[in-house]
Amino acid sequence: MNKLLRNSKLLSPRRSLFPFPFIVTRCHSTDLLENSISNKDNRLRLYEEKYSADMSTPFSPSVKAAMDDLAKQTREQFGNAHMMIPETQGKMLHQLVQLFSVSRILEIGTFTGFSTLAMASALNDKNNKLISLERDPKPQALAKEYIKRLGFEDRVDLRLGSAMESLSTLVEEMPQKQYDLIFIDADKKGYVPYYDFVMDNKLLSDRGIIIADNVLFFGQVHRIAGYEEKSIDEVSKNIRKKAKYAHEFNQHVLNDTRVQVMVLPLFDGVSIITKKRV
Ligand SMILES: C[S@@+](CC[C@H](N)C(=O)[O-])C[C@H]1O[C@@H](n2cnc3c(N)ncnc32)[C@H](O)[C@@H]1O
Repeated sequence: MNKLLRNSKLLSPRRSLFPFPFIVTRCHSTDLLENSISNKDNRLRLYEEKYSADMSTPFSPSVKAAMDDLAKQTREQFGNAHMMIPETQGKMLHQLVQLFSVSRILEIGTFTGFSTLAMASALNDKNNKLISLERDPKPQALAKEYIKRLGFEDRVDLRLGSAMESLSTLVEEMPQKQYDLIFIDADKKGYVPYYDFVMDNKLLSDRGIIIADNVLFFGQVHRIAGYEEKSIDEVSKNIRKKAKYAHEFNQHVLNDTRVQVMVLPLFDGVSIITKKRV
């Protein structure tokens, strides 16, 4: 293993889920299984991912330092730190916020705020806002700490509680408000209800985008859909269940004539959904 990787903050020797001791884990779910989408021919893409992160324009020094610290704290304090999006995905979200001149963001699934910081750091007007929903107070407290550290308190509104309830509250509080970027990254079972709520309540602005994460959950969703003969018995029931929810979500969106969707085999699978324009 090269020195760069060994020292990488993306990689941690603490929670290796692989049978061999020298393999390190990164902070994302796709590291879990030999049959993850990011692994063709049993080849892990950790090196490519680290390389891609290093070859992508860095976050500003203060944001990068905060995100590195946050990722480290998350790995130290949370057994499920793999839920954080990878750094390159954070850069993608950051760039999309800039590209689409996003001024209002709705995030469903804050966790410790890694993706929150990635997106909030791209908002460039004091009136721009990111609202992020989380039901668990512990990771939310860590997110709050880092939002404060970066002075983002005015632009980020963290809401605690079940996402569905928070969504209803948001509509009651601000009935006309729309969002230019909606990032869905919470419980997989909730994806269809969150998506329906967003669409039915017209929360997405006309030129807005919905980004849904983990739509190829652990490389198992296409198998649930029957695209590969290899058995999925080797993965846990929990992963299978979530892969099934992800497949149901993907079908649901594809069949929704109001939108167009692109499912990208990047990271753990990312869907980009926009309103149909023709
Ligand atoms: C995959 S993590 C989010 C990761 C985060 N976007 C990041 O990149 O660091 C999913 C989060 O959604 C939260 N969550 C799950 N079900 C929820 C629900 N029904 N309401 C609100 N939050 C929920 C979990 O507690 C967890 O923190």
